[in-house]
Amino acid sequence: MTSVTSVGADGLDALRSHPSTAVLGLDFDGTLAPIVDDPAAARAQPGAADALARLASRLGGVAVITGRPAGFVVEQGGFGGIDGLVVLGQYGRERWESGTLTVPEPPPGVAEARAKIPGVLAASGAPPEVFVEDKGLALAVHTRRCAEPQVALDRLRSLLAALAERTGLAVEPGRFVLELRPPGMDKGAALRGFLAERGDPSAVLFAGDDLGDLAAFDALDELRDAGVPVVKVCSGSAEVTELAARADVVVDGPPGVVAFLDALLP
Ligand SMILES: O=P(O)(O)OC[C@H]1O[C@H](O[C@H]2O[C@H](CO)[C@@H](O)[C@H](O)[C@H]2O)[C@H](O)[C@@H](O)[C@@H]1O
Repeated sequence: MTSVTSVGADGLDALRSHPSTAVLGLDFDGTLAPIVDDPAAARAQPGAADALARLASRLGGVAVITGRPAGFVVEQGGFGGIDGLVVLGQYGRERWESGTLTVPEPPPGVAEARAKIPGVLAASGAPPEVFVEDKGLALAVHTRRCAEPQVALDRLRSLLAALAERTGLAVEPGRFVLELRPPGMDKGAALRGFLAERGDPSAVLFAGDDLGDLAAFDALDELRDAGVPVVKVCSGSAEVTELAARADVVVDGPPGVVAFLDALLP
C-alpha cells in the first residue's frame, strides 16, 4: 500500500464515502500519459481511459486539466467516448465535453512570438534538437532531445522570458520545456472554475507531475484550509521533485496513477 498523509487519508475516506459529489482532476503528460521524446507521439497509459470512464460514471465530476490542446488529449488519450468527462486544455482556455470542443482565438502576441522564436533560438546558439511545438494558443520550446537538455533550457530561459514580456505572454516552465502562453489562466483557476460548476464537493482529488500542476495543488491547499477534504497525488519522476514534496500520495508515474485510479473506488 502506498503511504498517504493523514489528511490525505481523510480526503480519500471522504471521497469513498460520498463519491457522487466528489471531484477528480488529472493532468495528462507525465500523469495519464508516459513522457516520450516526441510530444506528438504521446498516448495515454494503457488502462487510463477505462479507469476514467469508470470514475466518470460514479463521481460528481472528472476533468483532465492539461497544458495541451483539449482536442489533442481527447484524441491521443482515447477519451472521446467517455460520458461525463470534461477536458480543459491549454490551462483551462479550451474545453471539450460531450464531443463539443471550444477553442478561443489566440491573442496577437502569439503570432508575434511564433515569428520571432526562430531568431531567438538562433541568437542563443540553440542546438538543432531544440524544437517548437505550436499549440495554436501557445508555443512550447522543447529541449528534451538535446544531449544536455537542462543546459539548453537554461540558455533559452532569459531570452524567451524577454520575448514573452515583449509579446504580452507568460512563460510556463515544464519538463525540458518553456512555453509561451497567454497569461491570466492556470490549472488552479481551471480547477476552481470546474468545481464552481459542480456545487459543494464532498472531496477533491488532483493528480499531476509537473510545475504547471502546482497551481492546482495551491487550489487544493486553499480548499483544505476551508475544511474541504482533498487529496494531492504526485505522479513521481526523477525530473521534477517539487510536487512530491507537497503531495499526500506519490505514485510511480503513469502506471502508478492508473493503478491508483483503479483502486480508488471499491
Ligand atoms: O499539462 P500537461 O498535460 O502535463 O502538459 C504539459 C506539457 O506537456 C508536454 O510536454 C511534456 O510531455 C512531452 C511528451 O511526453 C515531452 O516530450 C516533454 O518533454 C514534456 O515537457 C507538451 O508537449 C507541452 O506542450 C505541455 O505544455
